[in-house]
Amino acid sequence: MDEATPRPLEKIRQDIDAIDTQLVSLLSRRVELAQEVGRVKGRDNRPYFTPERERQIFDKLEQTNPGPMRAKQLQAIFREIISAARAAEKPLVAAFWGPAGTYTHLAAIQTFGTSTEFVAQDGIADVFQAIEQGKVDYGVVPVENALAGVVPETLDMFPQTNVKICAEVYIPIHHHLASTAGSLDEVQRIYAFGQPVNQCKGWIRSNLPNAEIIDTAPTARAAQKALEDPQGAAICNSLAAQLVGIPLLVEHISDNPANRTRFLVLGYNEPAKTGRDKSSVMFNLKNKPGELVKALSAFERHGVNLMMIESRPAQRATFEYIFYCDCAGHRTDANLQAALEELRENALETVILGSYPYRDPLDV
Ligand SMILES: C=C(O[C@@H]1C=C(C(=O)O)C=C[C@H]1O)C(=O)O
Repeated sequence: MDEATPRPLEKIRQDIDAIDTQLVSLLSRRVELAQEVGRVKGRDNRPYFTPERERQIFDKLEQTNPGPMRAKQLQAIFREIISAARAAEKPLVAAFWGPAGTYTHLAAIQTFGTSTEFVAQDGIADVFQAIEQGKVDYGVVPVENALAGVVPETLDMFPQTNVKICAEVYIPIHHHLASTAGSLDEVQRIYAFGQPVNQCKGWIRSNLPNAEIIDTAPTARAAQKALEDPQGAAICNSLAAQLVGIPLLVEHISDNPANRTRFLVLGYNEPAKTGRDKSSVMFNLKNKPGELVKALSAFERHGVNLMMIESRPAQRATFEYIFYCDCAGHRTDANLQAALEELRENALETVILGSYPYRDPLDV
């Protein structure tokens, strides 16, 4: 078709209408098939949310996308199609660290799509408990920020519960200054907590050096406080500002625009191997020289790439530590199995927190 001479509008729109009719009938058929999958899962007692299968679908979309739609646009559409299909199989409930509008809420929507029932929890510990008590099917919590490091509240919950990790998701962190004030000169107070303040400290120093910082967590609550204070401002994301109904006075105030946070999806699934997986492990050691080196050399000996290691006090005030590590591979991979077996021989206790599809931190 000659691009310079398009057909009459009515004709083109007739074609679009015909495609929409086909799309609706194909989508309905797709949801029916998901319901059939759901009956198999119900019979065999298998999980309804299968991130490994979703990853296969997204990989295929990327390979077969003929354009002109961008990969991200196609992904967003399919995230919602899958969300609707999953809800038709079985309505799922996911908890997140609330209130509505937190980055964790964004991560939950990104993972499950909007055809999911979300319940806000007051704290990270509440998310773990809601899962353990069977009040929700899944939960979403932050685990590490690219600039500020780990979220200790999350790691510290693993020894206290038996909740497992079934997926990870990265969310870009775009901080804005939300305020009802007409200009920056009017802002006397900033409502925000440690991490966002840290991530915007260069901007605050240059633009609001005299503002008082009032520790308010999480960001969605800070937005609410700022709404109630005509001389106040909050550091928050655009979803929180939109939900609270507060305007953005200055957009994008993060010192590093590439900042992002990794979130964990918690539940009791054990996703099958995809070939590009990650596993999280927690262990503790005898307090003797060389124990950590010995423990970690198991990974090296079996060619397992260690992606993250973090230690946390073992909540007993005895200066003993629990180590958390993320490594490449699935718990069923032979080399990871061998490394974990060796780790078990050296460690006092070793717990696999989960194997789940690996996500590229830069692909957000
Ligand atoms: C249909 C399934 O269940 C859910 C829905 C999916 C879909 O709509 O394609 C994919 C994975 C699951 O989260 C499945 O596991 O195949």
